[in-house]
Amino acid sequence: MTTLHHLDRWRVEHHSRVDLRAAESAATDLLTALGIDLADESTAETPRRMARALAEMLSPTAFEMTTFPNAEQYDELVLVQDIPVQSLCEHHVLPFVGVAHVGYLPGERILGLSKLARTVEYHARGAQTQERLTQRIAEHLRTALGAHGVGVVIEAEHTCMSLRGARVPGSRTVTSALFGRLRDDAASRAEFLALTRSGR
Ligand SMILES: Nc1nc2c(ncn2[C@@H]2O[C@H](COP(=O)(O)OP(=O)(O)OP(=O)(O)O)[C@@H](O)[C@H]2O)c(=O)[nH]1
Ligand SMILES: [Zn+2]
Repeated sequence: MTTLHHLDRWRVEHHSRVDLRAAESAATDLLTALGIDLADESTAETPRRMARALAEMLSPTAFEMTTFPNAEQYDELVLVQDIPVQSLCEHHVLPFVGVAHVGYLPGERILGLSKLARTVEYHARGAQTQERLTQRIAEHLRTALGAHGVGVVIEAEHTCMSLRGARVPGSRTVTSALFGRLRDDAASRAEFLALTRSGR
């Protein structure tokens, strides 16, 4: 649980660093410097909206990691596919958007299914690399669950790469983080990765 608390503290500290007033003032400067006219009724409030919209995308929502006893000793893979992911890349602060496939091999306890999606959403709120996001989700589940294995695959399109720069719309970046038997046992690993292959 130490690591989980560490992650939660990191998020709380990060959130408390959001200064909306300073962000709005900086947004005014940035938009003006970029030549966007803030004088008319339609754009007068844009710096405030921009600051709040970005703050919203950087602010995670806390939740309970509800678990239940694994009474039937279910020992096969539990996997939720195609969980939507929306985050911001830390290099350009532009969105990357895609899906996560998150699974685990239960030990003593099973997790409320929605909590896999909530864990993804919780960590996606922030500016980061896709690699780190993938590892954070897996590490959070590993420490919270005591599972025999945890696996996370994320497939996402980075708008910094598709809408500008290299301009490669449709390209998908795939990252994975595996722990325990899903990493070390060849058959479990192969089953997990086969079930996370989107086929697109
Ligand atoms: N590894 C990794 N790189 C990322 C991620 N998101 C964005 N990047 C990359 O961060 C790099 C930043 O490179 P720079 O050369 O400093 O920035 P740039 O001049 O805007 O680069 P271009 O995007 O190639 O135009 C780019 O190659 C991005 O594609 C991510 O989640 N993981
Ligand atoms: Zn980027």
